[in-house]
Amino acid sequence: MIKSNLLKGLLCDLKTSCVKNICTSQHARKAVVLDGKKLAKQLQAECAREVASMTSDGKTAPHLVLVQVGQDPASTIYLRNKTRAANEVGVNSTTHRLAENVTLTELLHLLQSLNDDPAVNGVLVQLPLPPQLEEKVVCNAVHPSKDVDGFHATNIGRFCMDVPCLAPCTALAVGELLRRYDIATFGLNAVVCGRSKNVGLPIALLLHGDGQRQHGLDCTTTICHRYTPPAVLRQHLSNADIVVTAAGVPNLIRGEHLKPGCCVVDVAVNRIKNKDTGRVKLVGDCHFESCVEVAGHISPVPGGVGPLTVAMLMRNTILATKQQRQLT
Ligand SMILES: Nc1nc2c(c(=O)[nH]1)N[C@@H](CN(C=O)c1ccc(C(=O)N[C@@H](CCC(=O)O)C(=O)O)cc1)CN2
Ligand SMILES: [Mg+2]
Repeated sequence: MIKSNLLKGLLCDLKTSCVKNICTSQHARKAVVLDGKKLAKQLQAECAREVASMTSDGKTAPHLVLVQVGQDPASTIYLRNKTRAANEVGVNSTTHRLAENVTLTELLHLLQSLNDDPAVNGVLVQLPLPPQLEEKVVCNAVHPSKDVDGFHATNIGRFCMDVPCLAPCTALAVGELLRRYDIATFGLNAVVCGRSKNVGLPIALLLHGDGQRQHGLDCTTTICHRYTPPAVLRQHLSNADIVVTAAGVPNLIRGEHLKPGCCVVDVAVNRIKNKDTGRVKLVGDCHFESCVEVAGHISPVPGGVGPLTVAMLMRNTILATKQQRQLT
């Protein structure tokens, strides 16, 4: 009797320690951090080689035109980064700076002249725009063949139909991150948080798209947005193998919401100002410290998707140039 109780006790201890070990090993293994900065450097180097081979026979380098309206400080930084990236890969770039109060007619006139100029291969208007300029009208005024942002309705429509096009850079960046880190997507559950026309929607289209026809990732994809009740969002998250978030809501997603081992791609860039020091900190939508304990892979903010979007812009500029040269 004593012996059997002892044995039971030992067995029980053994069971507990086994269970503990399993849990400990699961919790101890932190997610692999997806290094967008490093990947962007690789992609930039690939673009540089591509431009070098395009120009080796005396052809001119691609020419990208950037348009800034007003003086939003973040836009100024992003445009500077785009100009630097263009220099690095050998793409020529020109920036047009327009006054904050420019009229729609004036901006459309500039875009028309850039569309008509055969020496210009890519055009983008930095967003956000001041209120007198409707984003949709401006984005649709760039000719689809020069629309390196992939924001024109024709390009979005083609992307939606799994037809070759200039696709939105953020969606391309997410796809590249998943592909280069060899993250499985086929037939898996994906959740996208945020439904903006330029970011959330194209990412959902990419995840949902047909991999046999284009670069679709063949996921079962759910889009959650501001009117998704929190309990419903959590239900979807708990079942998601891939989570991509672009909601602009710090701490929207915490580790306890995630399916263990899932892949989290945080696209949001939220600026949080410390009240005491006045310092600004960049964070995504995920509470990184808790998510990194549960996920299998996670992209950081900063240093995740952001730098990759700029590299994808260079790739789109090269693609647009090649397509234009085949046509002419
Ligand atoms: N015409 C466009 N306007 C805007 C786009 C766009 O793709 N086309 N996207 C954003 C801004 N953006 C590019 O323009 C952009 C945002 C963030 C980053 C980035 O590298 N972020 C860093 C953090 C740097 C910082 O914000 O200080 C990171 O995440 O590591 C690149 C490009 C809106 N407008
Ligand atoms: Mg883990």
